[in-house]
Amino acid sequence: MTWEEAVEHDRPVVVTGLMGAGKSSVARILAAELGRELRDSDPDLSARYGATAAEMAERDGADELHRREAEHLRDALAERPSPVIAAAASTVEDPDCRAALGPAVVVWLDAPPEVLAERMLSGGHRPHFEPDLGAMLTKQRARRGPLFTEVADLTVDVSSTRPEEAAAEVLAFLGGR
Ligand SMILES: Nc1ncnc2c1ncn2[C@@H]1O[C@H](COP(=O)(O)OP(=O)(O)O)[C@@H](O)[C@H]1O
Ligand SMILES: O=C(O)C1=C[C@@H](OP(=O)(O)O)[C@@H](O)[C@H](O)C1
Ligand SMILES: [Mg+2]
Repeated sequence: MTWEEAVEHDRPVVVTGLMGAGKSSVARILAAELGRELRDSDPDLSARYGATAAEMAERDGADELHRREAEHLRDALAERPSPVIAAAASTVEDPDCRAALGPAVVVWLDAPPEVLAERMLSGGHRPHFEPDLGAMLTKQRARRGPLFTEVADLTVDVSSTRPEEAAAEVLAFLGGR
């Protein structure tokens, strides 16, 4: 099956991973290549609530932020035609979100915490739940890694792969299905 045919099957394509993994970058390329709408948690929630994820975590609390992120993912998964979705990292911890991911093609972008800690500094929109980002991401990866494994159809090691190469890997995977 080519990826054009995969698109016709209309399964949502969901890009997951910890903060800084490249979800926004890769999902943007995939949406353009597949001719689909893009749903990206951070900019979508900023537009809706008038605050970045970091500001919402500070103002409304991490639990409320994660609730909004889970709702964003579930709403995006229900859209037709199916978009490409950059899902907030937190959503993998939500059992309803994991169940809702069942029919989707899920990609996990993975890299070591120290690589992600560096990349996460690219934008001020991300919450720093603790000052040592490497330590924070190490704990998140220990907790979420098995859950990403559970939901992922494809894992891409992005430690030394540019977003364009990661997106090409996903397109090849879609084409081979
Ligand atoms: N594979 C990669 N190699 C090098 N830099 C990357 C890669 N993927 C993303 N980046 C960079 O890392 C930063 C975080 O990427 P982003 O797509 O915003 O991640 P996320 O949405 O997962 O938080 C950006 O500056 C981006 O340009
Ligand atoms: O790992 C987390 O708990 C979070 C990751 C971030 O999402 P992204 O991975 O989309 O940046 C952030 O917006 C969210 O509120 C909290
Ligand atoms: Mg992002």
